[in-house]
Amino acid sequence: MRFEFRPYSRAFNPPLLTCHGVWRIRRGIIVRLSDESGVGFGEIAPLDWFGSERVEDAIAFCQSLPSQIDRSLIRAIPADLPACQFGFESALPSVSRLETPRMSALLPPGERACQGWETLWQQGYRTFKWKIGVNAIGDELKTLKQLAEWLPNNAKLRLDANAGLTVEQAHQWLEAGDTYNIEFIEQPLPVDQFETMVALSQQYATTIALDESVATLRQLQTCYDHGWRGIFVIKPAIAGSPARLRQFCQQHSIDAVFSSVFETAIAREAGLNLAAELSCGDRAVGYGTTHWFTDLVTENFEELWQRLSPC
Ligand SMILES: O=C(O)CCC(=O)c1ccccc1C(=O)O
Ligand SMILES: [Mg+2]
Repeated sequence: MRFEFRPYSRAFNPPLLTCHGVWRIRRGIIVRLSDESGVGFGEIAPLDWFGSERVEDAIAFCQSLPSQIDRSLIRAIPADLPACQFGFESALPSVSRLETPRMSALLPPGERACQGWETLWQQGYRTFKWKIGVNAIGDELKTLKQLAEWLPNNAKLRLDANAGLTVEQAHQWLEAGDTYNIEFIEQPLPVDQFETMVALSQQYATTIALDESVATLRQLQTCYDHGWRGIFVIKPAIAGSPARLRQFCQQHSIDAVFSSVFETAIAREAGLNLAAELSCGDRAVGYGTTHWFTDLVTENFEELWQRLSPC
């Protein structure tokens, strides 16, 4: 196969606020594989603050490859380049999507969530996610109360702490979760506090979802082996090989929430295909994120490719 790649960079509009600070630019790489039977596009969208490779590592890897590659090379991409494993493997021909799963929309940060949900509701979203641990906890708990009052009864609300809470704050949020019937709280504590999250998960009705702790397939496997039976957030674009992810999900029945990493339409389609195939139960997938960008929003892969330049 002929292999080509083009890096991209797109601005968040507005910038994304998490407890780690502001994220302004999403960088990634589009991969193009072609042979006499056709063309396939894949996308490498690393998330280094989640423990995947950095975009620079992925670019260096792409630069190290010859312009003709084969499947055995793709199968041999090492586990420490999980976003590359995903990007190359999903550029290979495959059967496509069953049905688009229901999606959760990511709300604007802070108090702006209280207005922001309405447009998203009108667009058809019924599940919403709000980032916490960004501002003072007292203010955020007040905003949660308002949000919970204003959201229609058939809406679901999930919270994402991005590993930014203290144990004491985690208790406060889980208590609030029980009060306001929150669908789940994502990654309350840092990755090294697995046992504490297991203990917390047994003390409250509100379910805990691991996200940063299960970023790659290797971590997912480890947390499963150590007995985690809450929710697993799966971000296909950084989890690693889709074939190996498929194998894991088919072997173990886990409560999975598939989720975006702010990728373009290319990795999004591959991720949604996996979500449609592997999601079980009624968890909305976390792909309601396209409203965060005005750059590179096309669904046409060839057109997206044409807009980029080789590096
Ligand atoms: O999962 C969702 O609903 C939206 C996507 C999301 O929150 C996210 C997107 C990129 C990087 C990290 C995260 C996260 O879940 O922490
Ligand atoms: Mg998360």
